[in-house]
Amino acid sequence: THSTRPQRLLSAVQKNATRGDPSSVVKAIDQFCRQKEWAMNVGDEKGCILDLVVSEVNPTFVLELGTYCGYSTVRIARLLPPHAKVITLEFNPDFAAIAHQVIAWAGLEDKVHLIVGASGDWIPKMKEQFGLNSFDLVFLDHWKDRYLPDTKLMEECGLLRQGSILLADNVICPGAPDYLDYVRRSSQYESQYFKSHLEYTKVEDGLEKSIFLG
Ligand SMILES: O=C(NCCNC(=O)c1cc(-c2ccc(F)cc2)cc(O)c1O)c1cc(O)ncn1
Ligand SMILES: [Mg+2]
Repeated sequence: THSTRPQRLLSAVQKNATRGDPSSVVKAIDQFCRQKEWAMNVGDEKGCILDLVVSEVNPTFVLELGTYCGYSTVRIARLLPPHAKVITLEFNPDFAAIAHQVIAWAGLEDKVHLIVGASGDWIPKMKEQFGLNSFDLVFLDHWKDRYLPDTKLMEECGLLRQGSILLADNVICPGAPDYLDYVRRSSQYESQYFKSHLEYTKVEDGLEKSIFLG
């Protein structure tokens, strides 16, 4: 009869946010994580940087790796133009079940396609499954040791086009050193670090934005 942290986060959304109002969902989660329990959402500080990048790219197709409770999914989808889509991949079915309900509470179901499965299995199937050529924006926020292999896999599957943007969370904490080294050294990427803090803390963390040059 013990609830999980994602379940308690969802309850806080249903209690404090207005159905169909994505910004109130974002606010309710940040309030819960600051006042009640820390959770590994990208958070409000790094979330503002994410908002800036999404608004600048104005993407038609977004891939999010690592949904967790759907906080960044809602942050991204609330900024998208009509007919634009976020495809979000979550390996953990319990996280996905909560995320589905958070996204529904925000009223963003039509803009979001939530898949439960492993990124390594699903990335090669993206084109045929969704009839798309490439992603305009990829938000990496899943297992940190999957950032590099999945980026290489996206390249191999032709899912990145000239100008596609990769935005990676947690490149300092917990850290993704091999990924960081790769995008910063590779002549195929133009990379930029946005210094910030680990969600809801004073610990350093940041986002790495990398433009695929093709
Ligand atoms: O944990 C799964 N995914 C989350 C990936 N994200 C993270 O691990 C993550 C962690 C942290 C973090 C930072 C400091 C600290 F002390 C503890 C955790 C912060 C973040 O912002 C993240 O994004 C997972 C489970 C599972 O069973 N299957 C598939 N995935
Ligand atoms: Mg993260």
